[in-house]
Amino acid sequence: MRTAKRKREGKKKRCKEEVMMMEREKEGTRRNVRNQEENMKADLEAPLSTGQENFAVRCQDVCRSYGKLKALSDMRLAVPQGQIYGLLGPSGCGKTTLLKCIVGTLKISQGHITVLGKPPKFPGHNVPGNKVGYMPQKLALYNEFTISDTLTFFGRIHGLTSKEIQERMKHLIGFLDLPEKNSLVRNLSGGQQRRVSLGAALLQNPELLILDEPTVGVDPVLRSKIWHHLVEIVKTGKVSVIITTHYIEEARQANVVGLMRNGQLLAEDPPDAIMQQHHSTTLEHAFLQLCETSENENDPKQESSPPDGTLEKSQSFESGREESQPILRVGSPPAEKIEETLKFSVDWKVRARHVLPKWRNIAALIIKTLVRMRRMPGSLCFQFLLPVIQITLICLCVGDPKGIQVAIVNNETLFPSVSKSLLSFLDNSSVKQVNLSHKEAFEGIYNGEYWAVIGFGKNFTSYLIKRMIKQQVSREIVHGGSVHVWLDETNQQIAFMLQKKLQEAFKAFVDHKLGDRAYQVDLPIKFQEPIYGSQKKVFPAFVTPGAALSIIFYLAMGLTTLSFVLERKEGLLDRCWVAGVSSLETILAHLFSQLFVISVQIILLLLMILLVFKLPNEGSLVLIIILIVLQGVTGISFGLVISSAIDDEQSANQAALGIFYPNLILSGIIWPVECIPYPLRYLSLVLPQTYATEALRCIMYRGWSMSHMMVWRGFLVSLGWNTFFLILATVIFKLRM
Ligand SMILES: Nc1ncnc2c1ncn2[C@@H]1O[C@H](COP(=O)(O)OP(=O)(O)OP(=O)(O)O)[C@@H](O)[C@H]1O
Repeated sequence: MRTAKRKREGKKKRCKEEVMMMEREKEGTRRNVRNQEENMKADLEAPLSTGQENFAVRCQDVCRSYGKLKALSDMRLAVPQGQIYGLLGPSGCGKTTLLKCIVGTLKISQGHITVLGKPPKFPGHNVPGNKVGYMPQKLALYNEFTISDTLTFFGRIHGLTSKEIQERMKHLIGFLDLPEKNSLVRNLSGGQQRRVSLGAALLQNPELLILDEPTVGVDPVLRSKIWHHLVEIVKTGKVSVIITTHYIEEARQANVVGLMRNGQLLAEDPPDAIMQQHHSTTLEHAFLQLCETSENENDPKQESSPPDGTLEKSQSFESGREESQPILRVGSPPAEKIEETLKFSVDWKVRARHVLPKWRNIAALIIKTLVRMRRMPGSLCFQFLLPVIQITLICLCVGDPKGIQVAIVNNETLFPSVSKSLLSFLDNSSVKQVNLSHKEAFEGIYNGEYWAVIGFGKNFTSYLIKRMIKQQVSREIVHGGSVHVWLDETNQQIAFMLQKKLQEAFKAFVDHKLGDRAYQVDLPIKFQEPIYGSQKKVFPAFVTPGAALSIIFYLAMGLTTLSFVLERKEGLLDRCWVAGVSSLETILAHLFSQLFVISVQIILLLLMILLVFKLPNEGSLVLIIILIVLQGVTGISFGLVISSAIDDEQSANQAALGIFYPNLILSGIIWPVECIPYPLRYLSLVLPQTYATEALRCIMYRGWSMSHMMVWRGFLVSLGWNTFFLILATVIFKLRM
């Protein structure tokens, strides 16, 4: 009881002190803001307000949620210019989220942030850009790169010259005690990799360094060296540092520490002041006390029933104080006052320059992709060869069945017999004849050993001759003079082929036996020469155009999805964006490098289709290439949609697989669209590959040009899907930021 009373009294005392201090601070800050307002009146359009010049970063009432989870709530923070700000807090309290909001890779749902005087992403401000050096918590390094590649890549994005990059690289390798510059990142130890990551953040001597746990996995000697370096660089007064760490004690070297908990700032003060306030000898202890205090404040039991009424004042302070206002505060004036100072204007030229892609960044990203491709020859071969392997397999494996076992039941004893002669005209490569008794043949077909039983009656030859020469014959003669065929129709292609081969064999037999008089037994239906297409390779010719389009589409989609999902998961996209690369530049660079891959794929594909397998092409090769490229680009933009909506590669793979099979069937690639029942046919017709496949078939086999609706419709639909996917990806991406 006595301890509880003592605790309550201690708490009351602290609260009173805090109230007085807050009042003093508020008075001070009011004065500051009045001064700022006066200064601002002088030049409302000035890039920096007087008050803000003293702060590298200001966050006011910042809120950010992930769904229902509030990661930051009414967060206020002020990082003084030219100082080290240690951001401390338990795991999951929102430190990384806050840093991402500061560097502009996450949008805030409420509040204001200024970084080096302007909001993040302000046109022409270079935040994100070379004013900020960001070391994310994840490694965010390309494993296939060497140390030199890594620093050169970020150097190029920051616009450093080769000489500057080499000089900085030499310095950083020495300072961070890194191995030889040609060492591959994937072969480095965890600590070495973190140091490379730190090196990339320090590379361009940024004005603001944001380091998310840079000392994790780093040995104590190097840790103290890193802190020493940070202390040295801020001495110039031009560089400010925000650093998060789990090693609370090392943050004593910071000028100011901010203690975070549950998305709010509990305190923001110089480390010594915090320790003094809490009569602690360690920062860790002071932090624990702060957490306890904050827990008690949030605990309804503790707040209820003041025993003597003396707590009323402090309670009214608690309720009057904004929820996340630090218990101890320095510096930052109230939000509503600062809001007024955040008025910036920007020239339209600067705005346009900000939106337009920079070729320097695109070139750096393309070089990065090419270097990675060179370092992964297996993956490159896979990308180049997979389409050609698939199309080769289609051309080889799709077509007439071969070596089909057929049971022959020939009851004719006559020699020479017409039945034997007729069977000799049956295509031997497609049909393998096995002579059997009636019983064996039917047992075999029921057991699945044969695809058909072909039977000849005892008097087949005489009945057939009678049937041919007599004008009127009995039903028995027609029956006895016919070839009887029992088919296993479970495989439609084989059944079709057997029917066709038997008809061809009969025609060849009649031609052979009757010569010029063969026309007398012709069917009254005459199939003339086809207008388009040929009798040869009918099925491969049907499947190949759609297959080529879908292979290019899916590979482009898969590679794009995988690349973006992995890069985002590993923090590489964020890192590049903080370095100043825009999402448009990332997409354009990916498009250009992917176009290179698609071009090689198309060349190999067409060589195989047209020269090796000799599929007919009556139309323009240029149109064929443009249509396939368009489908590749549609695949890329669809990949962007998937990667903008999905965060992990497993779900992305599932999405891609889930779409693949329905699309293959519904797009009329392996089976005609005309077989699709009607409500579903409408869906089929709007899919990206249905009209494109039809257009490619029309170009290749009918020799049609863009003047035909069936051709230009394929191009138009591909372009339409492209635009739709790009807009959709941008919208999803913006919504999820
Ligand atoms: N992309 C996300 N989607 C949903 N929730 C998220 C996401 N990123 C972070 N969170 C949640 O937001 C909260 C704050 O996360 P954050 O990564 O900012 O914490 P942190 O203080 O940096 O933690 P640590 O020190 O462990 O890195 C956590 O509860 C986390 O689970």
